[in-house]
Amino acid sequence: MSDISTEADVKTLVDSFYERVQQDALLAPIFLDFAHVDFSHHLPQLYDFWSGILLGTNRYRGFPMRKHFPLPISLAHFQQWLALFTAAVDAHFAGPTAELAKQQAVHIGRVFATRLGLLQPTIDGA
Ligand code: HEM
Repeated sequence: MSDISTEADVKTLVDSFYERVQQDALLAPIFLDFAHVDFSHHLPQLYDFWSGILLGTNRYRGFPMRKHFPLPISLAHFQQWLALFTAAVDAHFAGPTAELAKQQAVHIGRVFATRLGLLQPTIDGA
């Protein structure tokens, strides 16, 4: 299995993750019934977001946290989000950048969950 190294790889990862999300009993209702996400708009945002983190590109211009404040989500949603993201990485890729993707998902998930008041802030941000 190869590592994540091209834009096509980032797209494979994001598409694979969202296929899982759309079939998930906990997460699908948030994306589909609550937020009515337009995937033709959302997926390119996510390609740019993860391409920035994993390939060092600089296209993403959003403020992702803002989109999450209104969502009716708990820690269980974050745990499931992370489980599906990790499964999507492991289904397709192995190597240092694949590991970075999983680490960053944990890190950003923790920051979002803390800002939503679902986790206690810690002094080292960990
Ligand atoms: C409980 C977990 C999560 C749920 C249910 C969730 C759900 C959503 C929803 C509904 C949107 C709005 C899409 C739209 O209306 O266009 C969104 C946007 C987004 N999410 Fe999440 N999310 C979660 C966690 C995360 C995490 C941990 C990350 C990053 C690692 C992330 C990254 C993003 C990004 C980059 C956007 C796009 C913001 C933009 O349009 O600029 N999300 N998410």
